Amino acid sequence: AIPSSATDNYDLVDALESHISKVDDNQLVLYAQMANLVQLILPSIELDLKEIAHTFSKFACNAHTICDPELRPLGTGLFPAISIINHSCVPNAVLLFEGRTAYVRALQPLSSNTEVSISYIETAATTLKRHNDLKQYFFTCTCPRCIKDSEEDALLEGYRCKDQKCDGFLLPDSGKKAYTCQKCSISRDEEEVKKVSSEILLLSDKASSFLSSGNNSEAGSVYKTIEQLEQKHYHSFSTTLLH
Ligand SMILES: C[S@@+](CC[C@H](N)C(=O)[O-])C[C@H]1O[C@@H](n2cnc3c(N)ncnc32)[C@H](O)[C@@H]1O
Repeated sequence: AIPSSATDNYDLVDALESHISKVDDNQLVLYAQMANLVQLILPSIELDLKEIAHTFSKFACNAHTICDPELRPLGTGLFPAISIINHSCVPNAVLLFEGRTAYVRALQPLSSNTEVSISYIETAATTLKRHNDLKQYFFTCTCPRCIKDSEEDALLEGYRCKDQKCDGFLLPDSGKKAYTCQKCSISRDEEEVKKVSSEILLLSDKASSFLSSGNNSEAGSVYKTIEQLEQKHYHSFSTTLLH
């Protein structure tokens, strides 16, 4: 049912998943500090700090980014009735905003027994990147796009040929668990390609956290390492698009 009172909203938020047992220690410390801040702002009310920390954890996996009509982010909002909607990388609905009001709009005709899904993340990304972006929600997506073979990923990634002099790009060869150059037929092992991609993602996370904590020189040196890896790993067309 659509909530119509503050108590309805409270009950819905109370029932939301917090994933608190899976939250790492650094994040728990942050939630505890934020809960203390709430107590400092509201000294006259005796608050349950543990409950507030749980609420912040609920916020992380249930809130949505509020966007303007051009999809520029304006802020974050918790819409408990919308938080019941699960994610898919091939969603059948989208979340839209008009001012402070959120709308779920179907992308195709939906029958009454079809589960409504939206995407929590940017969908125009490879499976690896999408799974990395979904980490804060503590589940592994098994939507049709995530379980099918990686031809789309190869096109989105644009891996380069192992031979640095060849300007071919790689296509997945699922039979051989490899990627093969469409120009010279040299193959790269699938595992090795995925390992380098994961390493680049990890380094990108590291560089962003250096940047957000003001460590610009450390961030700069990590970005240099990323650039070198990307030049070896991706086709020049893709690296031009990445920067
Ligand atoms: C915004 S809530 C969605 C509603 C949630 N399923 C519930 O019952 O409260 C987000 C959480 O739902 C779960 N979830 C969302 N989409 C999922 C999916 N495609 N597969 C598995 N779990 C999913 C994850 O636990 C995620 O942290």
